[in-house]
Amino acid sequence: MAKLSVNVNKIATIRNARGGDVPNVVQVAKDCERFGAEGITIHPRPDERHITTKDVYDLDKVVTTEYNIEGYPDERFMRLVEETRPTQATLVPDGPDVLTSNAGWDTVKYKDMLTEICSQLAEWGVRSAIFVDTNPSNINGAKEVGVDRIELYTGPYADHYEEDKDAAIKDYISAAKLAHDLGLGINAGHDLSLLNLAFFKQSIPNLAEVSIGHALIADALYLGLETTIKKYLELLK
Ligand SMILES: CC(=O)[C@@H](O)[C@H](O)COP(=O)(O)O
Ligand SMILES: NCC(=O)COP(=O)(O)O
Repeated sequence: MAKLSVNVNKIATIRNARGGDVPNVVQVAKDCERFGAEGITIHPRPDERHITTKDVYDLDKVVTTEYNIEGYPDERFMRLVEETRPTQATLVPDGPDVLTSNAGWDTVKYKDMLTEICSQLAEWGVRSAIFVDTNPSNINGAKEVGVDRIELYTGPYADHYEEDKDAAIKDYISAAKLAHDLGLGINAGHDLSLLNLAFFKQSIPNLAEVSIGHALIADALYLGLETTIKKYLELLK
């Protein structure tokens, strides 16, 4: 069964709109776990537009499942990881100005940098993951840098799911097979939803974890957080 890690960025987005502490990100993360989430994901961006540095440390004190910190591995990010030692650090190639993550790493071009970062993470006892598209050269490159897992960038899958789900999943099936054959663990995320998750899960047999935020928090507005999490968990069985 693939684990569900709930990304709580959007909870912080709502909180920051008023500058106070409503909704409380720590409480929501604890409730996500109480409702069955098997991990909490955050992406502390440099501009702190949602998750702040303080949130990273506050969540570290309470998360009892898997704590996954995503981000571009600059000095700030690496300090956060060193000081909190999460279960997993997911390296994302986002520049500081992107609206949201919109591409995976070129693991060939950034081989030296990624190798150094992954070896540092291993030294700290933090599982490493890198965000990649389905291009086989990036999957092979991921193996070369010594990372533990890939996180498949599922934005393109989600974008094309409704028009032709078999075409949308095709490259993910081959990328996941290649990654599995290379001994890499397989995570996935970005724009996964109640609509497209079941087919993704059924098509990718070795899926270890999905991290889901945007759609899940939007669904919770209508269904409530507990019912929403249970629905996502059901699709991952
Ligand atoms: C790495 C990734 O896939 C992202 O989905 C990310 O964590 C979302 O970031 P935002 O919440 O800032 O859009
Ligand atoms: N790694 C993907 C993630 O954490 C959540 O992405 P999204 O569901 O907010 O698109």
